[in-house]
Amino acid sequence: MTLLNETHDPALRSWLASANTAGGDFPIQNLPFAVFRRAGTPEAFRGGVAIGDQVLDLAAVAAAGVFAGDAQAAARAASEAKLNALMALGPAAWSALRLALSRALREGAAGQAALRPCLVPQDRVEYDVPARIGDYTDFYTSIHHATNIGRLFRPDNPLLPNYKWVPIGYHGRASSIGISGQGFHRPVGQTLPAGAAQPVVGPCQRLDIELELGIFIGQGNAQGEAVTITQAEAHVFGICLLNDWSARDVQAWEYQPLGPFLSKSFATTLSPWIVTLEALAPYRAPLQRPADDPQPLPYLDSEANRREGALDIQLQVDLLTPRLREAGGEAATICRTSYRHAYWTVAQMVAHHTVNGCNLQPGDLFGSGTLSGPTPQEAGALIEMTQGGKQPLALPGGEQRSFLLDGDTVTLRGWCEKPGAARIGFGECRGTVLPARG
Ligand SMILES: O=C(O)/C=C/C(=O)CC(=O)CC(=O)O
Ligand SMILES: [Ca+2]
Ligand SMILES: [Mg+2]
Repeated sequence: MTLLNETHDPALRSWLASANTAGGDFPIQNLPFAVFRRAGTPEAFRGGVAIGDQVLDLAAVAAAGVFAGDAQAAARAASEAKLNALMALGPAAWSALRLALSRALREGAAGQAALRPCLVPQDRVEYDVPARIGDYTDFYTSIHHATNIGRLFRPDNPLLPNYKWVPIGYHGRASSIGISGQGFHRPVGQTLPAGAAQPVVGPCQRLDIELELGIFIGQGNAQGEAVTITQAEAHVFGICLLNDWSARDVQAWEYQPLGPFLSKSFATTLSPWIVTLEALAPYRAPLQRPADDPQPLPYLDSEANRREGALDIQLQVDLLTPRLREAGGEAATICRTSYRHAYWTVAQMVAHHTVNGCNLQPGDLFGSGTLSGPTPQEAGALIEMTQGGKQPLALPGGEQRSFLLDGDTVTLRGWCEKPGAARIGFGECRGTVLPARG
């Protein structure tokens, strides 16, 4: 687990004024990574770090030779169009780069003259998926989501007996992962309409969101060698927001016995910024496992994981319908929750994924699973918020929604905030539903 160090000091301020704005996502204590280029240009994508309203171009920083040693090696690795090489370097190199950036961006730092020309305004850039994602695994770590959705799909047997023993997951689809701002076509699929004797094929009628976090793997492990829970977090590069768009009518028909297949493989949207575990260190929280639940098996248990394996990342989902957009653009907030309610932690996901000797690789992605919290206002999917579509959401202006309609835009947001620590923001993860292809 990461100890607090000088980079977390809430009193630190940057010479870049926009980084010191109260309530901003990207103060000097955050320093998340993305790949970017100036929008509308043929420039190569390269790694950058968010600071205030700017992106610090790491390829330019590396070329300028501002840093030395591990920090310079990390900046050079981050100059590529994907961050896999940086991810593969491991925590000592990530940490060296973070410390060098923190020192060079501070008020009064000598590095100011060299770094200023490496800044690009965020409102003039476009982002790409930050890694070559070899494999994407979607977990199911919210017991509240598992219980709520289980009740809808399996009324007699909502929470299956393995849930409290196994961090359940399935292998997702990497090729259709896109970056915030994307539009995607409503999927077509096979469904069994209520009361029908035979399935039909057509546009999905129950298109949903899933509020998730994306966890990027840094250093991999050799095939055959399990990662212990104690080592697990050294293999994690950082965390972003993830929307696992889901076709519920397709899912209900196809998912037994092998799990979701085409109902979730058509599009998955990520936020561009990856917040490092080191930046999140002030927001660790105790794992909340009810005292009468079974204790995890030893490979999924450690004292540190129980004490501070959870993360208090606050999450929000906003829905902008075409009608709200026309009326002036104010989106409706349809969910507020926190990642701290998850039943299984990041470390447990890594330990479980590798216990059989499965090798993780730099740039692999985990989805946390839908992060519903304990109350109805904390549900992370429309199917839960609307009781399977039976109780539509009432939106401003008298509009209603059970599932997504064409033209709807969904934005996920995440941030950490508390007295005595700097705010750490995740930016946003936005996607828009386009009509099914005719
Ligand atoms: O309980 C089920 O049968 C289905 C669950 C999901 O759709 C959730 C899934 O993709 C994993 C998650 O996001 O928690
Ligand atoms: Ca999911
Ligand atoms: Mg998906």
